[in-house]
Amino acid sequence: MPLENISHIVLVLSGKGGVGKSSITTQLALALSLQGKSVGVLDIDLTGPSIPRFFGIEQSRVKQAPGGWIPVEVHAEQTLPATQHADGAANGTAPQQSYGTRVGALSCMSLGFILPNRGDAVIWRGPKKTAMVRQFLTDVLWPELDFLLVDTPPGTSDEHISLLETLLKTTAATAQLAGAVVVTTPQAIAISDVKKELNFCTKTGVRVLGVVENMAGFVCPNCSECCNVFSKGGGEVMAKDFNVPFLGSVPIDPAFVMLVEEGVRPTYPKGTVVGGKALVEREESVESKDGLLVDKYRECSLAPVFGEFVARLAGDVEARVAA
Ligand SMILES: Nc1ncnc2c1ncn2[C@@H]1O[C@H](COP(=O)(O)OP(=O)(O)OP(=O)(O)O)[C@@H](O)[C@H]1O
Ligand code: SF4
Repeated sequence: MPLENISHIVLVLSGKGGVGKSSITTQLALALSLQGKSVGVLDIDLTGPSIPRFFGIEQSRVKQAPGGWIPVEVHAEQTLPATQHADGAANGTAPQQSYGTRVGALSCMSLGFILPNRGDAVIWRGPKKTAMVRQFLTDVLWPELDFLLVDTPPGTSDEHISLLETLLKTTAATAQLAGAVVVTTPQAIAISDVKKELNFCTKTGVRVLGVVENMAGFVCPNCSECCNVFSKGGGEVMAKDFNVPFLGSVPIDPAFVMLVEEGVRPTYPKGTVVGGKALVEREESVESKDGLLVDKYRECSLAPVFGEFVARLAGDVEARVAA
């Protein structure tokens, strides 16, 4: 059973579409990988497989081996070269040097790597979706993984039922199923849908590792004022109501949108070099009035606000999985 190689399986769920499940999944995967974990991402959003785009590897294709599919490698295990931080140089002291961070391997499986054409619509009835999800769980030859993150479609559909039926069938997979990260946006209409997802977790016995509130305010890069575009605080209240951990709020980050639009892989914290792309230093970090972190940054190749939050989230999820 290919899942035997996996230590922890984490589901990323939401009752509502477009709240940022795939964004949180890919950023969480990158952050865990940066902590040296080997990570796999399984995209079971069959009608909207967007994970390849978030990783900037839309053109890739899975390879077929005798025992099943070989997932697409986002990057291999590597040791990042030493980099110089500009902070010291800017204030007249010696530049700081950061030495060789070990980055864990990251691989990915999605229907997007199998469809003949990227724009093809997937118009499948329930049984075909059920069979596809089962095949993703039984026929992908994952390498040894610390974490498999499963990005799901919104709601509680055929894909979710098939996922849990297949996972819960084997005792080993039940033990491996660490729980779910539930993503919401703050406004009431999203919350009421996401509550259904929490009820789904209760009914199916899936542990909720925590709730993430995404798009919680836009922090102005000019004046650090936080504008609560989609209301405020709904995710935290919902987590309290359901007695599950609240993992925190991620503000809207225009740099993140830009990177996804341009097909650039949003990636690691400052000063690191991945895939030959040097990431530019930030100028400073300040706390906005609402306590959301905002970075004033020069030209930058990663989404700083999003990236830093998810790096913290990765630590939090790992601690909860271990508990
Ligand atoms: N914190 C954020 N700041 C800025 N843009 C964001 C943020 N979170 C998500 N986005 C953007 O919002 C859009 C929707 O995000 P995403 O695809 O991750 O949502 P989803 O819940 O996975 O959607 P679906 O329901 O289609 O699976 C994307 O264009 C993404 O780049
Ligand atoms: S909040 Fe920021 S973006 Fe909005 S008007 Fe003020 S300075 Fe401009």
